[in-house]
Amino acid sequence: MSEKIRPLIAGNWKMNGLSASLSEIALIAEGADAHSQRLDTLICPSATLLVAAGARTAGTSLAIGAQDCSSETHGAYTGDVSAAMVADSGARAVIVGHSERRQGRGETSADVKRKAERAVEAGLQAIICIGETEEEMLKGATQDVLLRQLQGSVPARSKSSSVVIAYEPVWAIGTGRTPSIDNIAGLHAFIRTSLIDLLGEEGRRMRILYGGSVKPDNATEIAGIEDVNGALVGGASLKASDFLAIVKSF
Ligand SMILES: O=C(CO)COP(=O)(O)O
Repeated sequence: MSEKIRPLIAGNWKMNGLSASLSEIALIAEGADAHSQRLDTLICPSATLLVAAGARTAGTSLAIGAQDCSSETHGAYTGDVSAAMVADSGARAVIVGHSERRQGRGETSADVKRKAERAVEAGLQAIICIGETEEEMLKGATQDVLLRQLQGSVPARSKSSSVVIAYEPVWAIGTGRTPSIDNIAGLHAFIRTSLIDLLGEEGRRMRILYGGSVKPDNATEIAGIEDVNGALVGGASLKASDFLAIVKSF
């Protein structure tokens, strides 16, 4: 029997939101406080909003995170943001290896592992995303893909306190389509077993989030699945009322 793992509900704002959206973050912080005994909440806005979002949520239980960081520590990498800079902004976490970066920006699992290592060195929680494309799913290659991504992207000796896995089927992101509850359950169980093989006891305690079209109307069912330890929410995290409805479901 697995022990109870404290859920994390994280919002990925992607390339959305200007300073006017900080009021939405303030609303999320206000609402999230009522659930802070039971779970952790995190919003990841654009890098330009990290400092202001941190200031707006100071003293609340809502943490702020970034959506990416460099695989290098510092230097001549124009336009990149290092993990130390993310931490210096007041953020506490960073998403790495999102499929929009693996697919859209050509990031490999080796890149993602280096980013996760930099993040943890900087004192951030690394949220490492994995997930199969529709083509891979239809070929029946989902487990192979997930195992390869886990083996390639998760740093050796990762700790459950500083690394979180987010399983996001690429075909479920922003599409309104989700795998069946049985499929999510089976794949999270597979990820759990794989993490235990890779990391031992830490793998047993590591949070595994589900992401991909999580909405207020499917969150309760998803939250009830064993080995689903929270959610990584895209579109529905932009509106405080939707995000908070998802938070309530866990
Ligand atoms: O990519 C996602 C979160 O990282 C999921 O996005 P949606 O919730 O919009 O499908």
